[in-house]
Amino acid sequence: MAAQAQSSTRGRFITFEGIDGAGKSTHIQYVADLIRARGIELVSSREPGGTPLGEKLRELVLHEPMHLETEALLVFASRREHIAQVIEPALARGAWVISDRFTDASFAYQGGGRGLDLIKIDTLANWVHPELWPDLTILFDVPLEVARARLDATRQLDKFEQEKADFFSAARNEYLRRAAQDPKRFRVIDSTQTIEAIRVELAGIVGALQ
Ligand SMILES: Nc1ncnc2c1ncn2[C@@H]1O[C@H](COP(=O)(O)OP(=O)(O)OP(=O)(O)O)[C@@H](O)[C@H]1O
Ligand SMILES: Cc1cn([C@H]2C[C@H](O)[C@@H](COP(=O)(O)O)O2)c(=O)[nH]c1=O
Repeated sequence: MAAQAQSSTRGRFITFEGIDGAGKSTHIQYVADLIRARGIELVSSREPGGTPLGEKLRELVLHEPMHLETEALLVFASRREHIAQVIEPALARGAWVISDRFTDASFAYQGGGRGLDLIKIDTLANWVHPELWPDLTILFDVPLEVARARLDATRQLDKFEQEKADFFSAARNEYLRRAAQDPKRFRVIDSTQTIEAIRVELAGIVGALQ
């Protein structure tokens, strides 16, 4: 009975994914506002990061050269802390969580981009969050050239953003492969559209999530 009461009030877990420059962060505040307007508590966070320790790990992962398996272990270490400190407590009290990236990014970047065996990433995911997967993953999909032009126009590039086209092509393909495998969880947005057109699509997607 107690377990039933808890599951009926559990929050929803939404993740935003896409290659760097796809435009996902641009829309997080908009989606957060849509959810809050429904009277729902909303926690907005990111990976790697989302906790004080996770943000320290983020600095290392984004700026220090390292072995690809070290990189994979660090993003999952950050994730473990994020789940324990932020995601699980929020979902358990009925809040909804938006995370700017989660484990699909590890498949796309460490798996697709760097070529780490996907079985190793699967093993880490099953260890770190055997029961937890997003209720909804919004994948912002964009050709590499468009993403690159958006990044070049705006900022100093971190370690990942300096990677070559092949890296992002493989990361994008891995994202699309995962989306095709799990169409119930993923919604793929054509992120070459205008910001306004994407918002219309997002409102429909998020409005349908109960
Ligand atoms: N649909 C769009 N049309 C034109 N420009 C856009 C669009 N979406 C985002 N941008 C611009 O592209 C740049 C990158 O967007 P944003 O930071 O949201 O990307 P991101 O996917 O979150 O990248 P990263 O993962 O590297 O943080 C920003 O300057 C943003 O204003
Ligand atoms: C969660 C996660 C992230 N990454 C990479 C992907 C991005 O290049 C950066 C995060 O930067 P953003 O501007 O906040 O998107 O980290 C990764 O390689 N593996 C992961 O699991």
